[in-house]
Amino acid sequence: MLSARAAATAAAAAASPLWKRGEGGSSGSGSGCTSCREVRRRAAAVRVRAAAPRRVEAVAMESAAETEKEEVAAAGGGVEDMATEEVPVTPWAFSVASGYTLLRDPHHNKGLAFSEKERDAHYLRGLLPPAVVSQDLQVKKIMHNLRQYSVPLQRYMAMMDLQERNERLFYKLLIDNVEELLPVVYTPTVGEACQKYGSIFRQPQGLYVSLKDKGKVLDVLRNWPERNIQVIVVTDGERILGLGDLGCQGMGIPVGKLSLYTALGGVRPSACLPITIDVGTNNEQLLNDEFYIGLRQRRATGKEYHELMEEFMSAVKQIYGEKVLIQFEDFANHNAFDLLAKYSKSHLVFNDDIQGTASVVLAGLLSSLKVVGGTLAEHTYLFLGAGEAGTGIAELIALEISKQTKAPIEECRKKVWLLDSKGLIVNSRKESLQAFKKPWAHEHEPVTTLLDAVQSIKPTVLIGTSGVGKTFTKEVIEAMASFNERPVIFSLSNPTSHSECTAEEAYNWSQGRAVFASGSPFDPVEYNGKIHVPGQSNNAYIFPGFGLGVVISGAVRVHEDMLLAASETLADQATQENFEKGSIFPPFTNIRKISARIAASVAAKAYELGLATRLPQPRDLEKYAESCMYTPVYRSYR
Ligand SMILES: O=C([O-])CC(=O)C(=O)O
Ligand SMILES: [Mg+2]
Repeated sequence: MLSARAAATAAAAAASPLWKRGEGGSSGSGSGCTSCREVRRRAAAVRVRAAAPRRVEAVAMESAAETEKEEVAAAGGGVEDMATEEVPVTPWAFSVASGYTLLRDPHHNKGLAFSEKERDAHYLRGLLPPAVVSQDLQVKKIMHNLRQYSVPLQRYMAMMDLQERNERLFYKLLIDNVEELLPVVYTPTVGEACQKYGSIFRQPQGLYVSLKDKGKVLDVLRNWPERNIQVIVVTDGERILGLGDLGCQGMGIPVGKLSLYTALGGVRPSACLPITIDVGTNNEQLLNDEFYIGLRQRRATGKEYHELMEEFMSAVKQIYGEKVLIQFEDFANHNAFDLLAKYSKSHLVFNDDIQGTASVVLAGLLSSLKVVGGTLAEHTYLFLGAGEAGTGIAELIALEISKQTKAPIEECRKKVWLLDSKGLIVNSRKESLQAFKKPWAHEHEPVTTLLDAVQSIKPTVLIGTSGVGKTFTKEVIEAMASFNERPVIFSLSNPTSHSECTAEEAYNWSQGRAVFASGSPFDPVEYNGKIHVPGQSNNAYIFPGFGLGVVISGAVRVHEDMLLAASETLADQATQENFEKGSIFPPFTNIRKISARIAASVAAKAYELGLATRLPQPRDLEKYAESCMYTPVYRSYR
């Protein structure tokens, strides 16, 4: 069989006016080269960049419709956007991925779903048992097998194995069973996977950039086999969920986030690049763990750290251009704010823990209002935890209040109170506060405990972003329920063991009156004969659609109004039926539709703000977003 994705691309090239005009960026070869003519003549081909050990790109001829769809998807993230840097290699060469190699290529392998004709055409006879099965039957079988595992980490490992064996089947499984599998490939199981990543490591799933690579980061990035990258998720592993410093083993997080970019947001897998920056770890246990996969040294800080980050950020721009979205994930507070502030001026950056979490929580609050009444400005907010999530959410609430009331942002911030490990953030502490906490220092006498703060501030909304489990005690929730008919309680810290309280505790201690949401998933709870389905206020609702919107509009910067647009759109997706069940979020089963809507509103805002570069603006952005979304059904290799 003809080899890879390039074949898809090559086939698309034949049809695309862009490519025909030779405007197709790295296609380089244009339509006139002998090889391309050969591709069209044989209606299938593979291209390989011969020099570097790039993966053989195979493509068999697909149906015209399929090819066209891929082409649109590519354009959405854009054929013409492909990196154009010159790679010092010999000219394009063509080869054929077939037989045994094809079965081991996760991007094209279909396992038993290869048809009789494909088996003949691609030298697969005898390499597979005779049965030919559908993709749906494969999904059914794997779900059956997965459910045999009682240990979540075993399910995680089985899913990772599948991703490395058969990518399309992995995504089909995830999309078709999203509610069941999200907790497996993502929070909370991914947290345990990171803790044990050294022991379970089999195949690199992303790129590692370590201090050893200083001065050579560009070369490291060039080793990645894909060129047309649209989204990078990068961590330095210092604050993985609420689990702390997991060093290089934080890689599970970018890998998991990007699986969701594809499954929930429809960004093509080949356009996603997980990266871990390894500057060491201060986690003694890992430093002494013989299976640890990272640099065995304490974390570099200051100049050494920032030089590596700077080299990395420049290299990304040099290779992938300025329209690649760089999502910062799970950096510690002390770097997260600085990196976001510094690079948001020069790069397309988004911090999921500050901005993504803020956007989903604001959506949750906007839909809570439909249950508890009042406007956003009429409520009082108290946070336990004043880090990335706490201050990020607080700021987005203040921005939305300011947008709705036209009051100055400083005034709106006064509706929001934060409590950190030293107590309530008040004016008398201002001198000693870190910069990102200062806007939240209001006039109040010092208060040290959460219970005292609740009793004194009398919030209508209590939000946990502390990273510390079990901190919403019975007394705290009872206090909230004593002066609120419907107390809004969000315990957002991840994974489950770090949640400020469980769903059951929130409902039991508030006599079933809490409007509850959590960062990690909780099962439905029965209280007094009524089933409450807790909503999951996790940034997974936002970043896949947000990223898709950025990609399809060719946005060059992230603007806070784009976050507000995402929140408002998500809030509109929760229905009366969801509210009656107790959830303020729609179920994840509808997430691809929701992501397309979020993408459309984010893209619309980018156009409005003059930040979008993909022109002309598509007339129907939601339809356009949907048409750009990757679907994992098998292609036919005829
Ligand atoms: O990964 C998640 O589930 C949410 C998140 O960003 C975090 O907790 O850091
Ligand atoms: Mg995170």
